Amino acid sequence: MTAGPGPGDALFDNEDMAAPAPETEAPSAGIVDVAAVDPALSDPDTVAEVVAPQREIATGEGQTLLRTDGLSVRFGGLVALDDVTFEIRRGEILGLIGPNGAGKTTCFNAITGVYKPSGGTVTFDGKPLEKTKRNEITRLGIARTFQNIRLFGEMTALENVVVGTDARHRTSVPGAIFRTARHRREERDAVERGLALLEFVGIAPRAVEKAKNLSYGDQRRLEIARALATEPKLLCLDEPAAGFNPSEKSALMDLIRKIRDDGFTVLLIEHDMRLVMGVTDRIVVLEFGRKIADDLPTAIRENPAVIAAYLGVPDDAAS
Ligand SMILES: Nc1ncnc2c1ncn2[C@@H]1O[C@H](COP(=O)(O)OP(=O)(O)OP(=O)(O)O)[C@@H](O)[C@H]1O
Repeated sequence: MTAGPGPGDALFDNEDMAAPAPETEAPSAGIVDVAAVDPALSDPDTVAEVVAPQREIATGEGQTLLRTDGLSVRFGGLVALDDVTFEIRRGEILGLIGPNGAGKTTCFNAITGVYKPSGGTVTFDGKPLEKTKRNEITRLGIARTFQNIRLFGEMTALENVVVGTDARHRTSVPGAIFRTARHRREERDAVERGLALLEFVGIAPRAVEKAKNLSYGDQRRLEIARALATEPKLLCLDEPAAGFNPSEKSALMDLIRKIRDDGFTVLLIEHDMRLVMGVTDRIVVLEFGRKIADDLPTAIRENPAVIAAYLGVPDDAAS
């Protein structure tokens, strides 16, 4: 969706200012012909099914998936998140925006168990998350990517994704040591699913390349594939387009829509307003840790409080 012109357009027209990471030249490990490895993966519907076996969107689209109630996070005397209440509905792409330092990443971190809230609650899929550990939150169905790419550089793209599928494995430690039939089956399934995930995000031909040798854009896609490997109900993307050029951003928007259409719910932090306006169903705006707006993209771009929040910071920070 491309929203028409309106008040505040100039604010939302800037391209992301982050500089692209330098691409390293390294000898290629070779191109993988995915259709030859697994002919089923040449069919996009099969790929989509393998990637999202649970198809959440078909069951309960529009119902509340996650809700924060009065969520607050303090760092010493600084209130980074102040009494923030919002919900994420099944099957939507929710944008979380705000000027630098507004509390977006802190909100992500409080939801995903990295920070312990100093007040308020987070309820996910009907369960309170306050006492839930980070790995358990992943198992419950929340996955995320980070502002700074965090991949295992010496491992191949496929291995990075297969590691992500481990969150779902049921084999016991003795089972893994003695390589029981169940463990071998899980390994085979994980490799098949890993390849499907790489195909889904568009980098399957690079499956055997070390992550560190992938282009910056492919590394970002690999991060998304790895997050999807945990079979999340909610995928949280923290500035996935940072450093992208306009055509890469447009391709990323297509991928985010494809992820949602495949049954995942998406929470997106992004500075690039054209991307946010073009891909989200609803937007929550933070300023100085407080929620100042929660509305449809068309209403957000005309919201005086939002426009003022962005005018209150230098232009290059309000990209
Ligand atoms: N671990 C921390 N310790 C102390 N202060 C922190 C910590 N993390 C964040 N802050 C502070 O909390 C506030 C909110 O930061 P946060 O990173 O959540 O903002 P943001 O909206 O994600 O910003 P940006 O768009 O620049 O990434 C800022 O004032 C920041 O300096």
